[in-house]
Amino acid sequence: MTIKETPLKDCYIIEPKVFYDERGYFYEQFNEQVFQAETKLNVKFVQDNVSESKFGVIRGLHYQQGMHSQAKLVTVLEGEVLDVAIDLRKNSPSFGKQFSMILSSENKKQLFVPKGFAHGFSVLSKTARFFYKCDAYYNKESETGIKYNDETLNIDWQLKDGEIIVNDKDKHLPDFKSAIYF
Ligand SMILES: Cc1cn([C@H]2C[C@H](O)[C@@H](COP(=O)(O)OP(=O)(O)O[C@H]3O[C@H](C)C(=O)[C@H](O)[C@H]3O)O2)c(=O)[nH]c1=O
Repeated sequence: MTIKETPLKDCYIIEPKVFYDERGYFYEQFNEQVFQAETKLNVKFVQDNVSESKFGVIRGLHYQQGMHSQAKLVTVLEGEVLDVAIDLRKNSPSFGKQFSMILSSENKKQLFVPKGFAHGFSVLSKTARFFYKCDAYYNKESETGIKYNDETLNIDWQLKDGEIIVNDKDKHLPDFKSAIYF
C-alpha cells in the first residue's frame, strides 16, 4: 500500500496494492502490521461500520467528543462519494481546514481521519456502500457535529441544492463557530 499526506496534519490518503487477474481483483482492505509500519500510526481499530446511501445523501459532519473521539479509516466498497474531513484540533496547524476527495469502488482509495476531526460524505453515484474502521466504540451521548451547509466551511458537496438529502438530526447540527473543538 502507499501512503500520501494531505494538507491536514495526521490525515492520510492510503492506496492498497490491488492484484488484478483474469477473474477480477484482490486487495487487502486492512493489514494492521503493514498499516502501522507504513503510517507509523499506533492505531487499534475496534469497530467496523457499514452504511449504504442513495444518490444525493449527505451524512455528517459527525464526530464524538472528548475521550470518545474516533479515528476512522474510511473507504467505499460500491459507488462513489465525496469524503470530507475537518480538523477541529485547536492546536493543530490545520485547525479549521477541510480536505475532501473522491472515494470510490473504482479508485479503492482510503482516507485516514484522525481523532479530533469532523467527518462526512456526499453520495455522487446511484447508491454508495461506505465501510469504515473506528478506533473507539460508538458512544451516542458524546455524538455531535457541524451542519453540512455551514457558511464558514462553505463545503462544495458536488451536489445541486435540490438533490441533497439530509436527515433531520443532521439538519439541526451546530455551525462551525459554535462547534465543540478538541
Ligand atoms: C455511527 C453509529 C450509529 N449507530 C446507530 C445509531 C442510529 O440508530 C443508526 C444510524 O446512525 P447515524 O444516523 O448516526 O448514522 P450516520 O449518519 O451514518 O453516522 C455516521 O456518519 C458519519 C459519516 C460518520 O463519520 C460517523 O461515523 C457516523 O456518525 O445507527 C450505531 O449503532 N453505531 C454506530 O457506530
